[in-house]
Amino acid sequence: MHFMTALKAAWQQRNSLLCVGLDPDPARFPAHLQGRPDAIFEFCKAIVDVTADAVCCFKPQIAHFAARRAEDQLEALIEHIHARHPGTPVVLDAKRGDIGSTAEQYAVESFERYKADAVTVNPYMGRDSVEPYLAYPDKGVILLCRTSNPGGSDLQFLDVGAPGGSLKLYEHVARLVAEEWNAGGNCGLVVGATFPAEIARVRALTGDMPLLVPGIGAQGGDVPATVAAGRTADGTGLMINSSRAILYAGAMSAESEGFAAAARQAALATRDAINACR
Ligand SMILES: O=c1ccn([C@@H]2O[C@H](COP(=O)(O)O)[C@@H](O)[C@H]2O)c(=O)[nH]1
Repeated sequence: MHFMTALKAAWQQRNSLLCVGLDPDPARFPAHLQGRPDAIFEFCKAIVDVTADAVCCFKPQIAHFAARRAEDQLEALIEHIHARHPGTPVVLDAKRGDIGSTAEQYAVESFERYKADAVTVNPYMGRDSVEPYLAYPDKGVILLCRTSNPGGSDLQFLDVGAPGGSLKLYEHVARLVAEEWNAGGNCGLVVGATFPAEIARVRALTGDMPLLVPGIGAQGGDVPATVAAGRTADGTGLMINSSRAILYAGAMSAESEGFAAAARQAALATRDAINACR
């Protein structure tokens, strides 16, 4: 199924704009998983199984797996999501960016090895560095635009307008993607919840393009301001990500099942807080 079709269906059927981010940190795992060789898979699987009915997508962050030589557990996790929670899109957060011949390999990695439904890509190297991902017509390509971190302003806020005009780099990226790179209708943009005014600007420049919005929860982004700035006319258009605030909501609990129940409660509360503003 096309990523956009699956995402739209998930928005409607789950009545949720919440994306649960899967950023496993073994140091924060409950006691019964400590030291197990499959701990990353088991932790993430438990989170997925208790939150799937409350999300529009999942977003595994590849560095959290690769840093611990757990790529096999990432493969198994995505396979599990597809098998047990069909219709739940998986956005692989890889933020790749390289020349075309290397990008082709990254696209194979994302879509054929990991079988992700969408991948995050850095647009800094330009169109030919993104085309290998766009060549997969059913897959989503989500480009960094206005990232949630403070240092994002170092480049993304540079004025790239013509003399006398004013256009910031992130606005140029939004316009370029919406008007030129999205010919296949499979692009989205990353815009941080920590910058609601820029979410509104990106929404104005891109119509109904899906926006992946990290930055609520642990990074302190404002949920009502995010939803007001980014929702489309039908009250969708957003994948609002929260990772640590949900994954480790029960971090103090050493009980076997406590961490998953706490994560579910945090996910439901976040979904409901978002829905209250739609
Ligand atoms: O601009 C960006 C782009 C990506 N991220 C990623 O989202 C999650 C956020 O985690 P939290 O624990 O909810 O803060 C993480 O995987 C980042 O790599 C982002 O934060 N900002």
